[in-house]
Amino acid sequence: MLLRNKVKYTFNLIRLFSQVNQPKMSLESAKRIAAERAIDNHVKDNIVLGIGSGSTIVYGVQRLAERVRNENLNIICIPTSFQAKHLILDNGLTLGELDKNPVLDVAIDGADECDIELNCIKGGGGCLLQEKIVASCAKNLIIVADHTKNSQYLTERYKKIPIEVSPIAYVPIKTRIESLFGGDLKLRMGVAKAGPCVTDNGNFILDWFFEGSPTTDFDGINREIMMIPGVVDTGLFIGMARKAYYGMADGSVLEKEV
Ligand SMILES: O=C[C@H](O)[C@H](O)[C@H](O)COP(=O)(O)O
Repeated sequence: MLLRNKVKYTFNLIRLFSQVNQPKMSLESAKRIAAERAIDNHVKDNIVLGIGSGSTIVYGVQRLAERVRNENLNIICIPTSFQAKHLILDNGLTLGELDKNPVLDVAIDGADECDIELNCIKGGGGCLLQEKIVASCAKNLIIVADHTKNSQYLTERYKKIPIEVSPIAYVPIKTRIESLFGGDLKLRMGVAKAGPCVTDNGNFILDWFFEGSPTTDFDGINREIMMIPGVVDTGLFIGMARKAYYGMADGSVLEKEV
């Protein structure tokens, strides 16, 4: 009996030790595996592909460039931002434009948060307008992200909604949204630049902060905000994404589909 207890104790110690020492994947690696899996699953020869913006898509573009070289694929890439355009060019990929390629087979993009129905908050990096236009032209929008973006509902973890606005209207829009829906809208300021952050489209970003969550009806609130003159677009991507790939801490990729 005593021996059996000793064996059990040693076994538990070994198990505990191996758990403690199990390598946890970094967030960067989690982004990489998600983006690579999406590129592997959705990129085929002769397609028009939307290239999203942010840090996660960088890994996807690297993987795409590798596949294009190795498999001699013909892929036309449509950018969603200045960043995406230069990612495409720097990786030797074919740059397309919506004027020539208004219908995309698929767009792959990151997200700041994604709920169980794959509604997303985007625009943390200020690129929401072109991202939404490109996504709306794609037959399929695929989200790539690390596991921290995988939420039950929007604003569960990401506590702001970016809104792109015409510069002349930012004060009336801020006042209007605060009085209609509450919360606090802050003009996003530039980093290493005096004054506000100016988007790729020459607009400003208002970041809408709130206590808890502003609504449970994000579709409805999105429609109402879009009706305010001067609002160019919001970071709410409702009913647009079909599939998400999340890089998990244990090195696996969680695939979610709606
Ligand atoms: O404005 C930025 C975009 O919406 C990005 O796709 C989003 O912020 C996610 O970026 P990341 O891949 O860096 O988390």
